[in-house]
Amino acid sequence: MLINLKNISKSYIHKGDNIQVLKNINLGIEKGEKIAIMGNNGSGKTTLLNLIGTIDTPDKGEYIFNDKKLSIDQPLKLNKLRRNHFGYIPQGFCLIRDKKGFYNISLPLLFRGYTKEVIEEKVDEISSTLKIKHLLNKKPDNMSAGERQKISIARAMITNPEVILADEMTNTLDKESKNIVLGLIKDSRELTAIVVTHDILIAKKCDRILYLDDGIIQSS
Ligand SMILES: Nc1ncnc2c1ncn2[C@@H]1O[C@H](COP(=O)(O)OP(=O)(O)OP(=O)(O)O)[C@@H](O)[C@H]1O
Repeated sequence: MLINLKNISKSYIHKGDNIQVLKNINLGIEKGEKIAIMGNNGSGKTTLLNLIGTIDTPDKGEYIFNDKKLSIDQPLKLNKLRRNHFGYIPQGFCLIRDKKGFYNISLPLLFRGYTKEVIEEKVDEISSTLKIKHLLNKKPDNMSAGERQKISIARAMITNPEVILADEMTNTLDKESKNIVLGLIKDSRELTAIVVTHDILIAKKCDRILYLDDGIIQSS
């Protein structure tokens, strides 16, 4: 099993109240599995995705990745894991506004110290696949929401990650772009994908659908 969450709980303090967002989550995900997470607004989907991606840490429980228990109190180790294994497509894209598409997409490779030539080659490859070459010289403010979404997807995919975590990545995409992105995910047998979505058609293309209801997984 690649990802194994055991009795994971998470709460936030809001205006003095303790809001329990995830309640004793037990979840195992095999390498190569494609999982959809569905549920009402506020049911905890993004929180769960962030915990899996180690962007956030649980209050309670164990996270075992590739048979190793994660030390959630060691941020540097978590950073390394995140950088080496995960590609994250966040809700709201999180692009650098004053940098062009090319720079935004190449950022994870710059962090890894790749050469200019390799970066150019990889950006060219992913932008051809996603049909976004015309966006490489544009800044995010001059792009549509769907175009920004595709830059964010390219940035997450460019490292060829082991796990892709996607938070409503298709809601701004046209039909053709949705099919390209889903094809990219489905065609890779090795890639583990966890996709938060409100779109049942997207969810049905995954191997398994998890329904979150008020912080509890109802079915898997
Ligand atoms: N940093 C935070 N501080 C306080 N409360 C938070 C924080 N992040 C999330 N929450 C609360 O946790 C609950 C779950 O939020 P989450 O974003 O995980 O839901 P979601 O299922 O992804 O919702 P949506 O479908 O609207 O994206 C919500 O009630 C939200 O207000």
